[in-house]
Amino acid sequence: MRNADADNSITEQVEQIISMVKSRGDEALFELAERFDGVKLDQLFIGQEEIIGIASTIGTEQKAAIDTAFKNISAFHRSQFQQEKPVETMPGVTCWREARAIERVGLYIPGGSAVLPSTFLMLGIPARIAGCQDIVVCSPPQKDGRVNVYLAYVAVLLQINRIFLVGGAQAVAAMAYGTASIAKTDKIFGPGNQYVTKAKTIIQSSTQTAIDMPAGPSEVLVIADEQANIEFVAADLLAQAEHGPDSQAILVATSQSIIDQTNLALERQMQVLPRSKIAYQAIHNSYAVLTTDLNEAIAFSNLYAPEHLILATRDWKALIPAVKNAGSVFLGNLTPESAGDYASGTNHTLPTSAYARSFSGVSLDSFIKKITFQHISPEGIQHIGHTVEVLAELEGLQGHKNAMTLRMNQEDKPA
Ligand SMILES: NC(=O)c1ccc[n+]([C@@H]2O[C@H](COP(=O)([O-])OP(=O)(O)OC[C@H]3O[C@@H](n4cnc5c(N)ncnc54)[C@H](O)[C@@H]3O)[C@@H](O)[C@H]2O)c1
Ligand SMILES: N[C@H](CO)Cc1c[nH]c[nH+]1
Ligand SMILES: [Zn+2]
Repeated sequence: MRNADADNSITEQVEQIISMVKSRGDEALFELAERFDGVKLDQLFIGQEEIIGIASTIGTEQKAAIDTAFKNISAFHRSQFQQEKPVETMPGVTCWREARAIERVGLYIPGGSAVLPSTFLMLGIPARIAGCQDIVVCSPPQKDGRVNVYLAYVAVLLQINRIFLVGGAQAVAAMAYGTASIAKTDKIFGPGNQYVTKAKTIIQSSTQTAIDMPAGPSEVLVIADEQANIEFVAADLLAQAEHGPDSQAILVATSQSIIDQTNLALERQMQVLPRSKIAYQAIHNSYAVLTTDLNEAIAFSNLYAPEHLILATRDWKALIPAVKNAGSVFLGNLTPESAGDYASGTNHTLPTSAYARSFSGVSLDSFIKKITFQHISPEGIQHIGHTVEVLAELEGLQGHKNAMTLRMNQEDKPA
């Protein structure tokens, strides 16, 4: 149902970029910035002093909006901390898990068709809350070889004092393999175009660096019934369509009249949209689906597994339990998807191309791993010992059995 990842020539191109970065490091990054971003860079990053200087020019209203988003996203992600209690599975046998931050993470902030400081918030906030030690940030350079004022301001809020001016597949390769300037990372996060997404999937299978998920071109699926506000529905479809010509904006409606009215509203609203050319292409690559009822609509949505699902329906509450596959869900007429893109608190880095069937969006969990611990007391060894001996025996692994038997037979058992 998606046209995203079918292109072999992209795979070939991305493989070439990755191998250039792997073999020639920084030198390749300078060359690729010139080739793909049209910028001859003097240096590959901007440092703390310059970041602070650029950030200081931010307007009052923009600063207040970013501050509010920062506060809401921080509150929601902080709430995701979960302390698990130790469990005594048998008397004297105690097991528990502890969370540890992933030490070195790489954040990719898209900047091709639009610079996305909101993505910097969405990735940087959970990375900071988790306590990641080294945070590498890459974003395509502006034409003047610097970074956008809003990215600089977010860097100040996150106390990140270096932004690498590297975009596309080359940024992913640099964060996976490391170069003289860019440290190798353990996990790479962030959305991007098809080059970025392809590079992430390649490095995931060929290096020890993990990725958050394939987060490609934006998608929205709106389920609308007679209760839907048609102007809002059209606006929500266009909001995602304006990301890029490869975005998907799908309408699933319970009557033909909703589809016809939405098409008229789309034409009307598109006329005054500055990015109408991009939105037009995306809308024309998308489609509407007519269903007999809401059950059929939800069934279609679950199959499609959209990045964003909007329930513009009368009884949206009743539909919640039926939602099986979606990145993030927006409920009722007054909840636009843009709220989640920017400021309500949820993360906007979400699985696309049907990956919502098996992946979650970015959250605090994405930046931590959980380590299991266990302790067995003298009482515990008597309780669990024989079970382990028998299981080892039935698998024919005598060494495993011995490791338990020795302890069971020890006279003086330390705690
Ligand atoms: N799924 C999500 O959570 C999510 C969130 C935000 C944005 N997005 C999506 O991210 C995407 C951002 O894409 P973008 O293009 O604006 O920015 P981007 O930063 O992802 O890509 C720009 C880079 O692509 C590289 N590039 C451009 N043309 C190339 C070519 N021909 N060959 C090789 N490399 C090339 C360049 O290096 C450039 O720096 C959009 O599709 C948007 O919908 C998704
Ligand atoms: N809708 C995008 C995720 O698909 C996120 C975003 C950033 N800025 C605006 N929107
Ligand atoms: Zn968006």
